[in-house]
Amino acid sequence: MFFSNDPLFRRIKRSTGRAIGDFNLIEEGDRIAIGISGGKDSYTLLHALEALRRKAPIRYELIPVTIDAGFPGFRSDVIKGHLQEHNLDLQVEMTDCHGIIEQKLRPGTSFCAFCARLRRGALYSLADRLNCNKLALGHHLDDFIETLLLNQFYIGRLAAMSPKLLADNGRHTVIRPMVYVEESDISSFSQRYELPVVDCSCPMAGQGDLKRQRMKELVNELAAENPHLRGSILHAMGRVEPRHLLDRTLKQF
Ligand SMILES: Nc1ncnc2c1ncn2[C@@H]1O[C@H](COP(=O)(O)OP(=O)(O)OP(=O)(O)O)[C@@H](O)[C@H]1O
Repeated sequence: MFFSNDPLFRRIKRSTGRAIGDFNLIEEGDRIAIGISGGKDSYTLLHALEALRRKAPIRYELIPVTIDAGFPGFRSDVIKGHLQEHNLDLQVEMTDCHGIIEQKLRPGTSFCAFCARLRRGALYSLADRLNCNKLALGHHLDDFIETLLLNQFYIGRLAAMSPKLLADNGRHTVIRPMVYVEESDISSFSQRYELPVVDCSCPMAGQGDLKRQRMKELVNELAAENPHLRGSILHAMGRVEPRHLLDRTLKQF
């Protein structure tokens, strides 16, 4: 791989490897479907996992998969072309998430959240069909931190995401190996190697989630004052002290 000696890529790879070890994300014989949206995060995850796989002392398989949600203009061919350049194959699954959203989206429900749920369902079914026991997603440290803050500020619960979670269907384990990787490193990597980012081509593309965007700005602002901020929040997520909280199911008062 032409970027394998780049210190930035090595840092991303090292952080990914550390998370794999800390949370026991990958085991001998795993068949791991890896969700490739065409965004910077999942491309970076794929390159990091593939580089680690080649040197790993255990054997596992990576199966890159893309859900085409059916929005006209989605360039799965661009994603496929990029993977081919790296000798990787891509399974593209055509779905009608678009049609289902048009029919079933109720007023007040977020378009993007509904679409994400449908895509996730399609990813699970595809992983099933491909006999994969795990599904890897491209969430990174900033996604974890933003989700933690969103849940506290707007939902009223203390939760982020798990780096390893058995899906509700009980069959797949979802893994998020980039939990230690900062988004800024992913952005720099994506720009430096001109990864061919494609958007989902939906009517909401580029508008994003405003509340999440606000959390991102807040974290950036505070991190400018305190460079250890992200590391501190990461530590906090791994060091829960129920004695100093109010949860009556965790502690008798
Ligand atoms: N259409 C899709 N096909 C396959 N996997 C997907 C798809 N959409 C999302 N995913 C997976 O879910 C993860 C989180 O999705 P989300 O929509 O939040 O994208 P994101 O955080 O912007 O990441 P990316 O930069 O990879 O698009 C992605 O990183 C990817 O692994």
